Amino acid sequence: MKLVRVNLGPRAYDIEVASGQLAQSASFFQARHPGRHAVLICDANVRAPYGEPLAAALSKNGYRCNLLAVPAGEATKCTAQAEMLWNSLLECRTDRKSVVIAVGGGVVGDLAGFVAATFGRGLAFFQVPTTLLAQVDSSVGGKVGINLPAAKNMVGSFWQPTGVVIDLAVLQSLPRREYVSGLAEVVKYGMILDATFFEYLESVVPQLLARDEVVLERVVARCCELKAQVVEQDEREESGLRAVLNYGHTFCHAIETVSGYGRFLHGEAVAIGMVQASQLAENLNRIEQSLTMRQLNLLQALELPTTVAGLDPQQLLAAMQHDKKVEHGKLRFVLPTRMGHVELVSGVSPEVVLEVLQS
Ligand SMILES: O=C(O)C(=O)C[C@@H](O)[C@H](O)[C@H](O)COP(=O)(O)O
Repeated sequence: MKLVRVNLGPRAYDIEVASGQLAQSASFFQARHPGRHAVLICDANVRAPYGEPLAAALSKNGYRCNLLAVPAGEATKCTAQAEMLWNSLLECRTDRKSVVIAVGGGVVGDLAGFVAATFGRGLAFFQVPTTLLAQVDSSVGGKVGINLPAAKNMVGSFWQPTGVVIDLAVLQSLPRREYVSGLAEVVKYGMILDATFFEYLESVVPQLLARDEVVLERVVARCCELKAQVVEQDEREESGLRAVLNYGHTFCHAIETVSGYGRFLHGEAVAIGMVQASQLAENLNRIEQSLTMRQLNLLQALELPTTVAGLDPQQLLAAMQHDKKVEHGKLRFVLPTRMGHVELVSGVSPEVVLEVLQS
């Protein structure tokens, strides 16, 4: 078991990384939040395997417990579902001592976290991420929100969880496509922050694809540590440091938006977005071709998609205008400089971006 602390003063919290502890996590919640009413929010896919057993365990531990399920998939991160959940919380007699527990992938974590952040002006919430992507990225750091049809994650808040329970055992039954998609965010951490970690990933590709739990514990805990270090220094993405976590996401969010939030899993779009971002850096003579190739080779070895066809480059460029890093109408990109290091770059001309989108 590994414990990662996110040191944010009064909003500090623990991330527990272990295997098989999900059903016993009532004590983790009890130790960190005094309330005895829990609202579990999950998606239809995890309701039976994880939502119901966890609700039963909480009830046994003296909680009044409600279980709410939303449809699976990115399209669920929308205003209609948020409104449905606000109304359900009201019907469940949720008060300010109640706690929301998000059980599921990034969609559920972002949506449930947003609902917790806004209902009654803010409820405590825990993250119980059940996908690799949510375990290494979206459950940590407090970015919660929903999409607008034309802009990903456009309505939201910074609302830190009270704790995060990561059960590695759940990864064994994750559909292969979903699991592999999470590996894109793992590669991201090596590219942006830790060259040694990237080398390690290159050396454990077969173990990663086989979901070896020893390797996964090290990988998931390292990603959480790296993210915690960034979030501790720039919780609300004010100094620009936190923007490094957005590597590949300007392209990624445009791809997800233009393709209607259904064709690609988030991690798949991240993989393609990172390839496009490093291509942009290469075209701007900021990095050697060998760095782009190294990233491409690892992503492909991990069976991730690295190209996209059938999306209009002009539409993608237009969608990028809604990126949250845009300042005074100008795009800003997180671009690699060397392995384990990236920079936030302004003043990239739309023509150069278009070249990458057309290639
Ligand atoms: O936590 C962050 O900060 C990130 O940027 C991590 C991203 O991987 C994540 O997808 C995030 O939600 C994107 O943030 P956004 O501000 O571009 O919507």
